[in-house]
Amino acid sequence: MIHVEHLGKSFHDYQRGWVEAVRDVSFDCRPGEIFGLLGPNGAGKTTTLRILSTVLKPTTGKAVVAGYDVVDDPMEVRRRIGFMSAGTGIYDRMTAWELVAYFGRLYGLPKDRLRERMETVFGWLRMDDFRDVLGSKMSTGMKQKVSIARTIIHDPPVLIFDEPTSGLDILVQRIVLDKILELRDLGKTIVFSTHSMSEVERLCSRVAIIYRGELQAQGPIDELVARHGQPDVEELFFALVEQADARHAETAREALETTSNRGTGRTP
Ligand SMILES: Nc1ncnc2c1ncn2[C@@H]1O[C@H](COP(=O)(O)OP(=O)(O)OP(=O)(O)O)[C@@H](O)[C@H]1O
Repeated sequence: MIHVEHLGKSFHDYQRGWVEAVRDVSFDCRPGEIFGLLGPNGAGKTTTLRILSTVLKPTTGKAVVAGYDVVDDPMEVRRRIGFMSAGTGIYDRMTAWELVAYFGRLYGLPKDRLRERMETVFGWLRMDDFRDVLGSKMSTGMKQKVSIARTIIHDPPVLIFDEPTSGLDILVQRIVLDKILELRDLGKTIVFSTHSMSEVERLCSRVAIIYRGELQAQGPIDELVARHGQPDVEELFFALVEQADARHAETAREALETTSNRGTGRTP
């Protein structure tokens, strides 16, 4: 349902020059599965998920979502996905009900179907008691539920969650994670990014550890931990980060040596 092949994305930044945010990333995610992208700040998670949701175009490689290529058929992809990120906006002057209905209409749901979906989604997320609360008056937890509601209102088969629990207290985190698990049980294809080891352990059947824009390892959690001889995901994560940093330092050292040898005319 999601197929990612050698995906790469570079940005030009005036301070840093070319930044390779994502390099040679490949993975698959099937219906009824939660695939986790685990990585620290700046690892390339958001960039990868933005490409899958057609917000960004890849520089190299390809991604196919729900049978459509993200570059060739972005509109078809958009119809079949729900994308939720930290920036998924709540409008101050709209009530919970108005905002979710607005997105339902944007997705082209006919009136009857929209009404039916609204009732289902509001009931499922237990949002009925704040249907009429304005965005400006909502708590963080209410806002997060509204964000989920607007992400799933059109009942898409593919869901992309970019750090959906960031900034939430543990009670709301638990509600969000439980709902994501229920969506998986409904057969949705779910890609999910996080910094949190416990979240991947709880949610994901397979995980990819991403760091410095590259997948350092991927597979079922138990298998990965065993393959790398580590006791748990946390230790595995630190070991992979350390190895990647060591490789990076070595490459930088070699590049420096080559440059200084060129300067002196010596061959390495
Ligand atoms: N529009 C942009 N222009 C320049 N550089 C960018 C842009 N977007 C992302 N980057 C850079 O790409 C790299 C990966 O960023 P990305 O946001 O994908 O990481 P992330 O894993 O989602 O991090 P976080 O957990 O902090 O959200 C970072 O070095 C970031 O500064």
